[in-house]
Amino acid sequence: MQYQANRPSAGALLGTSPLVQASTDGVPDLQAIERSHQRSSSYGIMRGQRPDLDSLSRADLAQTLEANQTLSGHARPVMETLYDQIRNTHSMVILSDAEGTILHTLGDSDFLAKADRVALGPGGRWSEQLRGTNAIGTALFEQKPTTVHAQQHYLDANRFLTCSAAPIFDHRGQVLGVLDVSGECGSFHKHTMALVRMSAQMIENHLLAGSFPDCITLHFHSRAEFVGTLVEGIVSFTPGGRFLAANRSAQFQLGLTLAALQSHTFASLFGVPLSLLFEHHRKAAPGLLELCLHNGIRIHGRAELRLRDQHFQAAREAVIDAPGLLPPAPNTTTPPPSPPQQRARHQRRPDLQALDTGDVRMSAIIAKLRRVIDRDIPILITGETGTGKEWLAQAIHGDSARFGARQNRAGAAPFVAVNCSAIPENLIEAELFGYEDGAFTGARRKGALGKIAQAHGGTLFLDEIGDMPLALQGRLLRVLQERAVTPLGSQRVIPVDFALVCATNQPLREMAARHAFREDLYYRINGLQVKLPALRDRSDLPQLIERILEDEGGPHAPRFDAQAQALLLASHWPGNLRQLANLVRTSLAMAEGEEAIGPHHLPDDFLEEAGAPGALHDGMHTMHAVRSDCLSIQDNEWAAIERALRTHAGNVSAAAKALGVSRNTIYRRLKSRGH
Ligand SMILES: Nc1ncnc2c1ncn2[C@@H]1O[C@H](COP(=O)(O)OP(=O)(O)OP(=O)(O)O)[C@@H](O)[C@H]1O
Repeated sequence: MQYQANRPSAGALLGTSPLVQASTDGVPDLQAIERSHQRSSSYGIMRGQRPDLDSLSRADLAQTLEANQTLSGHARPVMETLYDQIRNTHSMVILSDAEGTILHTLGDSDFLAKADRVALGPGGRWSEQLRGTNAIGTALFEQKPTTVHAQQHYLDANRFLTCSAAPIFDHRGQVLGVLDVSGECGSFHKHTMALVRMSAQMIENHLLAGSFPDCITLHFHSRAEFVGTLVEGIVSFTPGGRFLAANRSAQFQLGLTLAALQSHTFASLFGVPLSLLFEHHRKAAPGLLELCLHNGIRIHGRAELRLRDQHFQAAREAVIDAPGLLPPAPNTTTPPPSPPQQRARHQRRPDLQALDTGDVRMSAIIAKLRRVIDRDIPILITGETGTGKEWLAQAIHGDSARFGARQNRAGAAPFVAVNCSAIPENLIEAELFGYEDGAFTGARRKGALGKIAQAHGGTLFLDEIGDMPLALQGRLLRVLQERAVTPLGSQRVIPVDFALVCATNQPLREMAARHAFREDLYYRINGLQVKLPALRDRSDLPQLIERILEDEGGPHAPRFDAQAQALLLASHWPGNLRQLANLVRTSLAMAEGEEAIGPHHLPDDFLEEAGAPGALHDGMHTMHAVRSDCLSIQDNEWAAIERALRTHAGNVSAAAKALGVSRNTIYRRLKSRGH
């Protein structure tokens, strides 16, 4: 290929690393060519024969284009960029489908005319069976990038060509098509293959990004400057943290094949809970996240959350937090990695010490918990929504000797959170107890390890335990008594050992009295009960605000000015810590670049909640007026919910978001008020 003297390198053109260039030369693989020649001969093709110039009919071509719309949509912009690099070099860029049928071409007009003589145009069929050795057909057969130069073509008629082709794979590892640059053989250039490979990779990355409408994606690399470039690793997970797909760079960096990755979760790959990504993503100005791979390599990453609204809350609350693996997928050849040795720097998994911010009630709770931790005493946490029950559960886990002991040997012990109200009733049994291969027909036929088994060696956190269906309460009780679990559809008994922490904001004892909750289970999970105080009753609000500001914005984050602080201190906080944390994050975002956070940076909902349009100007007065109101706490909470629902035209998701509470909380309140 006649590259211009000042033609930039392949790496420079595509913003990639020199490492990639070094590994991608265009030297033909002579053994592969030899194998292909033998196959061509076995197909009965004669070297001197006239090539089969039969292209697809117009109708068939239209149908083929239709069937390959997604591939074409992602490939065409990349083809244009690639063509810009090879323009005026008597060459063309070609996209074929997985059968070797040409879908699109872009090229220099003089060469396009020549190419047409051998049907190297849309509708032309270039499988090895029809054309003998050629870059498109042979790349498809070999499933790897292939250069076929001049005499290496099987048919004499094609020997005026030099062609470099790279297969394009989807996220399941299936070949979707081939990207190829073909030119006159005198124009051969060894960098062409590097360009083609990188362009194919770019198409694969675009395809991966568009494959799942509802997923969490981590873009990562061991060098921060490569995040966002073609060489970044891309790995996607379901909203619950199960592995979905990875590009080739991610497979390489993680050291795992696609088959091996199927049995992983975000937590098992990166050793930290998926909730870390949510927390990080919601920061006012999230930088790159730092994580550690199982092999000790530190990586930098950026999270992209593409979640359908209704999944967002459930995903945050029912995240698979276990670093444990799902059962291995068939054909898994690579052994699973050992858990990470180091944890992420930005990780904010709390410990009990961190939760002791000066409130007397909290200090007393923490002192009690320290006495029972790691003594096989189940802990029941109660408290209003958003008071930090899950955070406390994580802190208990963080402090437990199990955690420390395991961490020294093989990395962190699992913390498995199950939100009993977020999982549909018909799925909760399978989620908790697991199921055997063939226990179900349909999409999830392969067996899965239940959450209980995943928690082995760590902590099982059953959130909203009051919502567990009665029928399952008996099974759970048996597991707790027998310390063993039997997956659905199985005779196998799996011994389990975990610390149990449950949480609820429902009156379990009262429910047990009216047989809405099993009494024997109530006593089984209630080794020590602690009740988290509502935020409005805590005396450490200023310290909490300070902590969240630092957590979210770092030590130099702007602080609330006196007026804003007064508004915060006067609030009733119906959404408790969750609402406070959300408000701090939003205010930080609003005040970005400013020295202090003023009342005008506070969210409208919060000011409205204060109960008056004049809240902004006369906030303290209004808030105190509301505070001295004789409404009960529940009525205040209900009033806030009503207001938020009104403001958001009855949209429960939007109202929940504004209040910083879960949708379930709003639904529960609506139900309790007979709506
Ligand atoms: N001690 C804390 N310091 C700072 N922020 C906290 C603390 N505890 C909780 N939060 C914030 O509040 C949010 C809600 O906490 P958490 O999920 O633990 O509450 P919860 O009581 O379990 O709520 P629900 O009953 O709705 O499940 C957390 O995501 C975090 O942002």
